[in-house]
Amino acid sequence: MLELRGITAGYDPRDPVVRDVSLTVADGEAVGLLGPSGCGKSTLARVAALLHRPTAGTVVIDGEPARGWRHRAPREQRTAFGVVFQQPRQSADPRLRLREVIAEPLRAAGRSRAEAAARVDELAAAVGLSEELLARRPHEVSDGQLQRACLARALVPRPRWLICDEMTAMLDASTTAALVAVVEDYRRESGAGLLAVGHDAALLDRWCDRTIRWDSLVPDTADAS
Ligand SMILES: Nc1ncnc2c1ncn2[C@@H]1O[C@H](COP(=O)(O)OP(=O)(O)OP(=O)(O)O)[C@@H](O)[C@H]1O
Repeated sequence: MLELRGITAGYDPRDPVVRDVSLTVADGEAVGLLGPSGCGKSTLARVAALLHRPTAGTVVIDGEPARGWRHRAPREQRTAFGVVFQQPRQSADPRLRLREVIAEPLRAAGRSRAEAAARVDELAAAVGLSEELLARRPHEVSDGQLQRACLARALVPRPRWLICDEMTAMLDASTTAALVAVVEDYRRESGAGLLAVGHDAALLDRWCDRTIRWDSLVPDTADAS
């Protein structure tokens, strides 16, 4: 189970963007988090993936509280998460070929070139990237193709939890459907849980077991509206 308990987080400790928010994703569950632009969904998603340290509250992963954030998180907790962001161009090194973008986590973990190549081939096939596209750099592919590579990269460590932060916001309907299908295939095979953040209610309702409205997490906001 992935638990966010009483999370307060933001960029200015005197004025946090997320205040005392709690939510839970059960093993294998797909939870959608729906809210308007700027409410703090991405910030909460980054906290959930141990990428942003909250000012208060805890993330509990399978019963164990997070033991660090970002590079200070222990490897087994960090690699429990696969994260896909809205803007693939901000999360892919422009100097790398897509093959290397996908292989990054394996290289960082010191895996052999041969092992990395085999895993990249397997994931490239799953996300629908041809050999020819794998040889290109980010500026030579479309947003959808780059996002496919970023999704493949997120799946490399075989994460127990996927955090998809507006993964399909800038993609057309067919690429959206293809990427959602890849996530669902992976979840079926691995039993991974999912937190999908977005503002497309129809998509989240179709995709997820349940969808949480941001307002319901932040009672003060609901009272004020
Ligand atoms: N690095 C940062 N430094 C300072 N403020 C930030 C930073 N990142 C986000 N913010 C602010 O925090 C608030 C919440 O941002 P966040 O990205 O979490 O919202 P969101 O709900 O995901 O929005 P969107 O749907 O537009 O992506 C916004 O007011 C934003 O301007």
